[in-house]
Amino acid sequence: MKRIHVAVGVVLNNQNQVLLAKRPSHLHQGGKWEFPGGKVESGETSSQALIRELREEVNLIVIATSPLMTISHDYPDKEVFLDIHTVNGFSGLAEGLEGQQVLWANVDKLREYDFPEANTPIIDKLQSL
Ligand SMILES: Nc1nc2c([nH]c(=O)n2[C@H]2C[C@H](O)[C@@H](COP(=O)(O)OP(=O)(O)OP(=O)(O)O)O2)c(=O)[nH]1
Ligand SMILES: [Mg+2]
Repeated sequence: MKRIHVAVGVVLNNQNQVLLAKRPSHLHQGGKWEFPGGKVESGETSSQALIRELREEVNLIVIATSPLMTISHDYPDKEVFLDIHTVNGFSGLAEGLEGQQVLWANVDKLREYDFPEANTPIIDKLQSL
């Protein structure tokens, strides 16, 4: 199986909240909460992909990022490589431009949301910071 390279943004605001978006139910891992992001296209760096995806999906202009972690995860039907960056500078008001629900979740309440299995180490890390 070909591993899919995904740029993922952990967008943090100044109230220690992180931006979540609901994956449309028809997609892979649909109905779960995700950190916004998407596939890195050919000819694109992961940071270019992150900037593009956050603009397209949640209407945010990314200003400052720092690498958080990478995760390789094998779902039964898909293999992903998540390249995760913290976004600590952005402008705009988050909204779901693709009709998806978005919300700001308190970092210490993240266990209350249903995430794709690959995301568990991200939640662990955010709660240990
Ligand atoms: N964006 C995002 N994707 C995640 C997370 N966790 C996780 O396992 N994934 C997986 C689910 C998908 O298999 C893959 C993302 O691919 P995608 O199909 O949403 O990519 P995309 O936004 O470019 O969508 P598309 O228009 O190309 O279909 O990564 C996460 O927190 N955020
Ligand atoms: Mg996406």
